[in-house]
Amino acid sequence: MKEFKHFINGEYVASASGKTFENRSPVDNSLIGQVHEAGEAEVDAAVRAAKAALKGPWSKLTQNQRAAMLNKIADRINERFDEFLAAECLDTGKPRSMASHIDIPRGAANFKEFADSMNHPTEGFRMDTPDGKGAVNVGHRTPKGVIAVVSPWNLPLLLMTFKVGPALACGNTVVVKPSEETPATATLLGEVMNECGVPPGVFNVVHGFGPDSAGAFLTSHPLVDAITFTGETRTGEIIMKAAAVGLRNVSMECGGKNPGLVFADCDLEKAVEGTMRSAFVNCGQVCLGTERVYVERSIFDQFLARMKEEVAKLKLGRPEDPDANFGPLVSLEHRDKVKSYYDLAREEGATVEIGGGIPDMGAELNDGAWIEPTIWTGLPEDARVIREEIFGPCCHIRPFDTEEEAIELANDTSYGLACAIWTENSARALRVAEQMEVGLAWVNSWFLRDLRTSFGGAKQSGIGREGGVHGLEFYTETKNICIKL
Ligand SMILES: NC(=O)C1=CN([C@@H]2O[C@H](COP(=O)(O)OP(=O)(O)OC[C@H]3O[C@@H](n4cnc5c(N)ncnc54)[C@H](O)[C@@H]3O)[C@@H](O)[C@H]2O)C=CC1
Ligand SMILES: O=C(O)/C=C/C=C(\O)C(=O)O
Repeated sequence: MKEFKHFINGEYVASASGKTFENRSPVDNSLIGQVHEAGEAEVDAAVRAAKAALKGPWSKLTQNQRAAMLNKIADRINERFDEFLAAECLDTGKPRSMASHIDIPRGAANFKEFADSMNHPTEGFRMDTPDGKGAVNVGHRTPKGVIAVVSPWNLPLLLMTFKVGPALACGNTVVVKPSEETPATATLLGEVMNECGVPPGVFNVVHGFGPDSAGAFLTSHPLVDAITFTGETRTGEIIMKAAAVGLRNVSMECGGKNPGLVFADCDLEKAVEGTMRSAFVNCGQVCLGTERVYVERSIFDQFLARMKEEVAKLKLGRPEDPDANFGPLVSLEHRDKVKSYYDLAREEGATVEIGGGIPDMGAELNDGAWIEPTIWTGLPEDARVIREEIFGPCCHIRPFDTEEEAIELANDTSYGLACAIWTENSARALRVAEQMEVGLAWVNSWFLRDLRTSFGGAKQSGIGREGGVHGLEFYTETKNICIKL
């Protein structure tokens, strides 16, 4: 039986209250271990350790020394690849084949890439003054301070390190609150930090839930200087309210109801392959995933038929099954939520093209959070299934007649995270991409990520951009020093 403790000031500590909660496998609902739930005392200890570390040996490191340390962390994750992989797959149930290509390598890359790209550029402006002697302005960047990292369960290591990597590269210290569903890889990362000589207090982890628990205690702690969050939009709103006290900065990467636009001039097989991944990889639990697909009428039937063929080939199975490419949802609670949308789709008048239920996985797995990959057609655009983020392996496919109609349908949502456009006409691709109300537009691809690019959403999908130098704005404070000559 595993025991997941907090990682505070370089040490693993239990909760003083003795309070723990269960961590269960979504594959078969077996007990993985007990997780310590942080109270205000543990969160306070973690934040104070992070605050103190800002003035310790960490602050004396040069940019190059810090970058070297981050590179070492990346190398160490890769050396301990199998342990991270096992931990991530145990918590999430996702196929090893997926986590070994996406989650763990990206977890390491998030340290390596940002180690080198977050060099603080100094801006300079010379100005005239009435006495003719002039002045020089120097924009000087300093770390923002203690960063609270509140992260979700769908890509636990990847999404947490996408924040921790640049935060540390800029010289901040962090307190991470991983999702209660997936405590393992954040806990393991504490060991790596110690092995790499990261000073105590620079990286801290507190476990627990959101409201009245670790998440709320952390985001309302007065010594936290900024909060970076990935998760549901409603949770983002609550965290923003907490951040308003003391005027702390927030970076929010929230939900999506992302469209795919498939034009008749696309390469059909590429469009099918990409849409399949965007709707079904990670059991549909990707904020960038496509839940609404709009297809030009002349290829609608052909596209739908090919999608159904591919869905029928998905192989459900345990993470370690080399043939499996489709795992369970993260929890029974989330399965209930997704299943409720499957039922709602029928009530709202959908045609269930494939899937729509809970599969029979056999006696060993039937207690797990399994759900069928599902395609619907025939829903009106005001159906809740079309408007609300489901975060499961499902999509609705609908025909369109003109480019203008496709753009209008795609943009008719309160979210604005991502879209995927499938066309071989590059003028059309750019024209459509420019009109999409999103932070990320992919053309003939999906989830193709260059960490130097901006990442974030428009409308209710988020606030701010991270990635590349964009993170500098969030993770540093700029001070203008004006020197009169
Ligand atoms: N990447 C994304 O956009 C994600 C979206 N979701 C969406 O959110 C839905 C619910 O999933 P949850 O894990 O419950 O997402 P959530 O937004 O509730 O949780 C994300 C993180 O925020 C924390 N949290 C929750 N309430 C908090 C509060 N009041 N103060 C501080 N921290 C708080 C959680 O403990 C977790 O670490 C999913 O069904 C899905 O639709 C979930 C995970 C990732
Ligand atoms: O590549 C990234 O940095 C992030 C990818 C996915 C998400 O943000 C998500 O699913 O939440």
